[in-house]
Amino acid sequence: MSTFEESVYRLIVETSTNLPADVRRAVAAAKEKEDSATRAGLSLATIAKNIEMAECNVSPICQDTGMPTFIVHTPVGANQIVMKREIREAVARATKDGKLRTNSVDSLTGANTGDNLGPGTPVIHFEQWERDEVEVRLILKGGGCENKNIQYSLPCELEGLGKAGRDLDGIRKCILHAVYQAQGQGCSAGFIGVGIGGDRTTGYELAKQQLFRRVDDVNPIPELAKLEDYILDKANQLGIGTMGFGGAVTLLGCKVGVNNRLPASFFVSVAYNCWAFRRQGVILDGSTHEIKDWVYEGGSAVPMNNEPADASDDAAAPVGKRREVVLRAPLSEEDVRQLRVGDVVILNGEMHTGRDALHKHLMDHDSPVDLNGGVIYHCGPVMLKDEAGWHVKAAGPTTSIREEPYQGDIIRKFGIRAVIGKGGMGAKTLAALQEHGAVYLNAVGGAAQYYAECIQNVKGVDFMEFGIPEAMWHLEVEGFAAIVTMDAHGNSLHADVEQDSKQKLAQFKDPVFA
Ligand SMILES: O=C(O)C[C@H](O)C(=O)O
Ligand code: SF4
Repeated sequence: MSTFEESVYRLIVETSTNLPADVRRAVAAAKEKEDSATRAGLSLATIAKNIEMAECNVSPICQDTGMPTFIVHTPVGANQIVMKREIREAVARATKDGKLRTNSVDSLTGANTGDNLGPGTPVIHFEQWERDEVEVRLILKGGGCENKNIQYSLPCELEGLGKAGRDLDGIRKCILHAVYQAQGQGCSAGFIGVGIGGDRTTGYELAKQQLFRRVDDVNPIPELAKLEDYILDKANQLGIGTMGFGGAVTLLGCKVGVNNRLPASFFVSVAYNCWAFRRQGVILDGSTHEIKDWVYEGGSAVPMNNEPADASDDAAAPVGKRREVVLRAPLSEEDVRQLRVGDVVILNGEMHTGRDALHKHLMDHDSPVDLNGGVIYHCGPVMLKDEAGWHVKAAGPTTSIREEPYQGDIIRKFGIRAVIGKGGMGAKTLAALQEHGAVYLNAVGGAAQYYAECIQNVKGVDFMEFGIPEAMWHLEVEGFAAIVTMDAHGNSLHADVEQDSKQKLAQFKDPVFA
């Protein structure tokens, strides 16, 4: 293997497993701001613990290792064809080693290529510069937060905020709205990159470029520096909080860039990144391609100040504030009817993973295993196989709302009693929970190492033809903690937080940057 490929491989491993110092500081500061007894505080403690576990295990911080996107700067004359080939080889190797999830799926057939290589994946951009070194930057942005990106075309009318015109104040409204519409589904607290101007394509590119800025830098354009500070302050007054659980911290960073536009177009493009903000870069010697330096300060020197993140620990769960219920699957109707929004459930026993492909399949097929009283976990894990069998390398929840068209019917058809995921579900599922007697449990998004450790045994797998993330894994868990956010009595924390944050958003209707 060439030195270039080895250096890129090291970059991928570092990016996937060790959050850089600026991101860690932002998460640690958020944790300081939240009362550790609240749902948000508990989740931030879990996130902090997960960050340290990922570093220690040299395993993915989040199971969704995203769309690997490389930005490469080369001296004039460097052979970009060879570099591209070697980047692809490094990606395939990191996938084989369980540092990246198999994330490249044929859009028409659903087939997973198994090595993260395929048309359009990974994304590699080259740029020449008049320096001797090579710089390779990488961002691993997951699908859940990518789904919460949003592009506005000004002028427009925004829910809660009214008319947004073609000026700085209209831009201000779009950005606040972007944070509001993401709720907790992009694993808040998040970071946003904003692109003002350009066309539909370059607007998003500009937004993503902003994500490469350091969390603590200051925008060189004074109006934009003011806008960034304003957004950071006001977005944190929306009350969405970590994972959409409500709370004081919703946004950890806001970076805004501007490009020219066509007279007829005025786009504001927002790239939403989850707290698992994985980006790093290396500066390579121009001739040997050895790593000379890292672009972002490494995370290892920034401890995450962990107190116990275990929800079953009494110190983290003051008596009278939160009820904790230990349950063993399969669950009875009585088990789940006693649960209320806000309860912490510590689950033991068997659960089955299922996401998009499985839900679609189960609508008109039987299940290969008995799901009566069962627990479905919206999760696409990172798995590795050796002589002893399959091992879970990372296994946090995925965004549940994608299963909204199916979930209610599947609950009734198979007698499911608990659905675990993140970000919450809608009215159809809520009605099925009430009618059938089932609950929705919100796990902490991105906490892939934390949950992987709860998995004692991989009992089996079905539908491997769907690919590793979409297969139905049968897992034996012990001490799997999640919060009831939708109960069998018609209550939904997600609906409440959304309603409350919509009212708060309306406070920012009046012009600020007139
Ligand atoms: O694909 C996943 O595992 C998670 C995804 O990034 C999500 O946030 O829903
Ligand atoms: S699960 Fe959450 S933390 Fe992981 S990539 Fe998706 S949005 Fe990010």
